[in-house]
Amino acid sequence: MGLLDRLSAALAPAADDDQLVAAAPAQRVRTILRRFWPFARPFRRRWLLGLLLAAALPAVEAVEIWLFKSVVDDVLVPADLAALWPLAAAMASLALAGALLSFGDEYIATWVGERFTVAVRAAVFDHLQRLEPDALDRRRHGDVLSRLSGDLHAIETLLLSALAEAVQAAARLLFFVAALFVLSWKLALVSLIVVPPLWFAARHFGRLARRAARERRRRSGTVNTVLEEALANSALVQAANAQAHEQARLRREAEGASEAELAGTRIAGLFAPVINLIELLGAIVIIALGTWALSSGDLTLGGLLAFLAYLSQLYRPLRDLTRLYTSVFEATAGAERVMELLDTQPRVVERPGAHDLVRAAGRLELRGVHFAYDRLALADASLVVPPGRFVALTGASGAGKSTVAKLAVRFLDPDAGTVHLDGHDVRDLTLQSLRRNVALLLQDAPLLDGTIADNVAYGHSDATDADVRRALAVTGLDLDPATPVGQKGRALSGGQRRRVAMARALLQDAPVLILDEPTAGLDPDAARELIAPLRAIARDRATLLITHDPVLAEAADEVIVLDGGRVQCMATR
Ligand SMILES: Nc1ncnc2c1ncn2[C@@H]1O[C@H](COP(=O)(O)OP(=O)(O)OP(=O)(O)O)[C@@H](O)[C@H]1O
Repeated sequence: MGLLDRLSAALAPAADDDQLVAAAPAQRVRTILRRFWPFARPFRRRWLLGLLLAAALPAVEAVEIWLFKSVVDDVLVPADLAALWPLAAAMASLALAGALLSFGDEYIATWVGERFTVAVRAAVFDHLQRLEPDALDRRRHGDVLSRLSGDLHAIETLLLSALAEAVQAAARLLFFVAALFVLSWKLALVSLIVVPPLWFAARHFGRLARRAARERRRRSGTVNTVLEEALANSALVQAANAQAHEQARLRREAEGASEAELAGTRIAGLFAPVINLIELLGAIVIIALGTWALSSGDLTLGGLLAFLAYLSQLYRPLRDLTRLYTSVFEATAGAERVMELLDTQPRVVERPGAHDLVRAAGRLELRGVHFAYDRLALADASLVVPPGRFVALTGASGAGKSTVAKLAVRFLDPDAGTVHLDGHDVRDLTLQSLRRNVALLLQDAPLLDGTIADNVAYGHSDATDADVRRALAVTGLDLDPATPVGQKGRALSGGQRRRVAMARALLQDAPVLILDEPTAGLDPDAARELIAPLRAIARDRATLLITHDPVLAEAADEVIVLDGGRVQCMATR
């Protein structure tokens, strides 16, 4: 193994055998810029102004150094105090101009950066909301949150601050190199000897820095994943006495994240002195040659001092490269993770020109439907729920009942066969109109943190207090609508939660209603108590009741039995 390879191995972040969150595919910086440019485009004028201000700052600095040369040659060397005043006035004006420029540059960059972040975050969130619930459930939510926060922030840094720094470095290079050539073109040429070693060092460290940055971003996702999973399932964790296990998982991931952070610091920490050393060697050569130029009268003392000042300022962007590298690679790694989210294509999409069905009569039909996840869920399933009928769908666990519900509201599309609403293939309807006409009461009746009234009116912002009370009265819930339900409705009992969800379905007033296991997890008495409100909300609509419970199925007009994804029998009363 060569010295460089051994150095690279020592600096690299530690390997992670158990990747809780996989790394996103690597992307070229150009691809990333092209992908995110549309979000910055609306602010391009301000952004350009910010870049101009950033580029103007080195011009001010170049003049400041030139004035310093005049102070040495015209004030200090001849000891002429009178010559100082005009120079002092010019220096003060320049300092003021510099302060204004750097304030303007910083403020505009932040302004554009904040707006850019809002736009990207909104677009990613919009995209995520188009993904079917199953696709979202396959992702670790903690990692998704970390992509929407830290990773987005890193891209903002790339597009804005890092670019401003790069423009400033380029402007500084231009102005200062020009000044060097004006002062002494021979010395200016000699000072270029540092370029090849600097370039080599930057390339090598850059590659290492990029790898460390990708690992850092990925690790931030794994830490959030462990936190989110443990907090969201705190009851399970405590009931299973698994606190120590979760603590160990968090510690392992947090240590992995800090190790990745340290790897980044090791690389940046070693890069900075290497750059300083190369610069120092360059400066020593220049001082030696400059002394000779001074003695031969080619350069004044002020000229030599100014030359060295320009040179050290010129090296500044190179020193800043460490920071620039870190932010560029951090951003690239963040952008890769955000792009991976944006590239996840929804499987359920609305057809162009889809029909907006205002109000269906309410006939739901499955015709020869096949559907498989990674295993078969439905095979040649056909069934009809006519308007006004109350149909129960029963069958053993895993028979495919919930899959029927997901197909009816297009959380999934069939692999073969069709689902129809009022004779329309549901794929020909807009998603909005389909879900307006088919209300789905989910199995665990999830609620959002807020009051009972907030939950009943969720999705129906025009509902009045009276509407909410009426809907709650039908379900027989005897709690004040202003009662808070807690996170996920956990401050209510299972039966109360289901009544709130029923009231919401009632308010939606859809012609088709699908109830997925409305009594699951309730004791027999609580389940029985729900039969009357269920019948009340099923009245005058096509209702598909998915249930294991034979007593509940008894209440239906018709019972369909599913077995292993196939319709086994239908019984009509
Ligand atoms: N998101 C998923 N990914 C992979 N397989 C799934 C998924 N959801 C369901 N399945 C599988 O598809 C089959 C049908 O599941 P489905 O949820 O429709 O059954 P079910 O009859 O509603 O069961 P239960 O009564 O237990 O809720 C099962 O074998 C299940 O394991």
